[in-house]
Amino acid sequence: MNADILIKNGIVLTMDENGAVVDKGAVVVKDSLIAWIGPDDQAGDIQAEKVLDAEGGIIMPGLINAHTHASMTCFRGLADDLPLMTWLNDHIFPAEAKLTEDMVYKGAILACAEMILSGTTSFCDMYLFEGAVAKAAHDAGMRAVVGEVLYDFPSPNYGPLENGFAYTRDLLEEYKGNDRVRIAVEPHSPYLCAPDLLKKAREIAEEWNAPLVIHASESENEVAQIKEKYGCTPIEHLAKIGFLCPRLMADHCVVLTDNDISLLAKNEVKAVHNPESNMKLASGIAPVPALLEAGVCVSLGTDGCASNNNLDMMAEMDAAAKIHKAAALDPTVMDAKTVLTMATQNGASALGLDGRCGAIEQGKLADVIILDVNRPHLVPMYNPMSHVVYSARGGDVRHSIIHGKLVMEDRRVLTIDVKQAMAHVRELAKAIA
Ligand SMILES: CSC[C@H]1O[C@@H](n2cnc3c(O)ncnc32)[C@H](O)[C@@H]1O
Ligand SMILES: [Zn+2]
Repeated sequence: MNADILIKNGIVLTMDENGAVVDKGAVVVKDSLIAWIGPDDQAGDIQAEKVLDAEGGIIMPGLINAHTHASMTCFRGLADDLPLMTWLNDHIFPAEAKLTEDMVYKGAILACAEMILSGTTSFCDMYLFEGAVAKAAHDAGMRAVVGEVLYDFPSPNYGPLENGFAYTRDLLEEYKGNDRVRIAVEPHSPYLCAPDLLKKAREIAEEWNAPLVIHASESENEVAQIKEKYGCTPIEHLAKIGFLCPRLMADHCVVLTDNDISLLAKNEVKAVHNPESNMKLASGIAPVPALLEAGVCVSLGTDGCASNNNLDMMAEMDAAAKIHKAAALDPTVMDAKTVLTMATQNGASALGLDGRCGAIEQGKLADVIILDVNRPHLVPMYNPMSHVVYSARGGDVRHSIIHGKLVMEDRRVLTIDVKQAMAHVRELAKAIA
């Protein structure tokens, strides 16, 4: 077989339905797809333009960051140690009022560098000037679902709301058929979006077969505001107006009743868990074990850099695995396999890539990362799956392949000038401060 990339001499964590692990394995990439996976000693007659020796490391699907605001790298560390509503209304929204398209592009490029360097191959983004994020993801060689935020007040990008819908439609048109970057429809939250906005957003998503994204039930304060306005919980409110559906990604889902969980399950909504942001903003602990038990697809995201303060999905997995054990006083909840499934397969389902990526299987999109395990904090290794969740760090990712293309080799990002990306954001920060 003639291939583009042959990865050999690794432990392949497939993350397929059976959780198969190939101990001395190889993976072959041709065009944008995984062409073959199997034992190393059967890969002998495969010719490839590029051969990567994993040196006993872990070969696994790239991580999927299912909720972030990439360009908020510009605001990393700007307003720490505050609750959600104070953080947003008194610090983040005023800072974002001065955003420009150039800032958003530069912030997103730095975010792409940070994500690639820590093993993320796909992300779902909500922000302003989202055309710039789409371009950054495209230029960085990443896979992404991106959408312009919609809310009732005038936006620093498009002004009044009608223009927001038009901006979203233009992006949908521009990226139609793009094989890595997909456009979503993204109203901010039930507390910043009136029912009419939400209904229209849902209609556009249906018309374009696009993902729909919203922040929902993130804090007690949000629940109180919605109860006062509509007499029910945010999830019940979204159900009543017909917003809940399988294409919906509901970010956070921290404060939920049993009825909310049933509604999310019944409507096949994809919940996105952001444990580090929820801890930092003291929003609470999402009832993820109960959501999973009810059959809800739960994926994992970092949220933006101002509420985390990084985009490292390895750290996010570690946090997700531990926080629920502490909350439940039960070390068996959220085991490593569950968490890794959330960061791979479930992320793929959430982003509308169900069955196409999130696992290493023949015919799936070739989004693959290789971890170096020849590092003191990774020795010895009894169980590769729990090693990835509890012991590995973003900095252990050595190579990354997205859509069949090598985007990082030996920790050198091939698609981004990382020094320049850092310099640009340092320069922006002077003006922001
Ligand atoms: C304008 S795009 C998204 C909008 O949301 C803000 N944001 C970032 N993180 C959160 C969060 O956890 N809950 C609510 N809103 C958030 C971000 O700063 C942008 O303004
Ligand atoms: Zn968010």
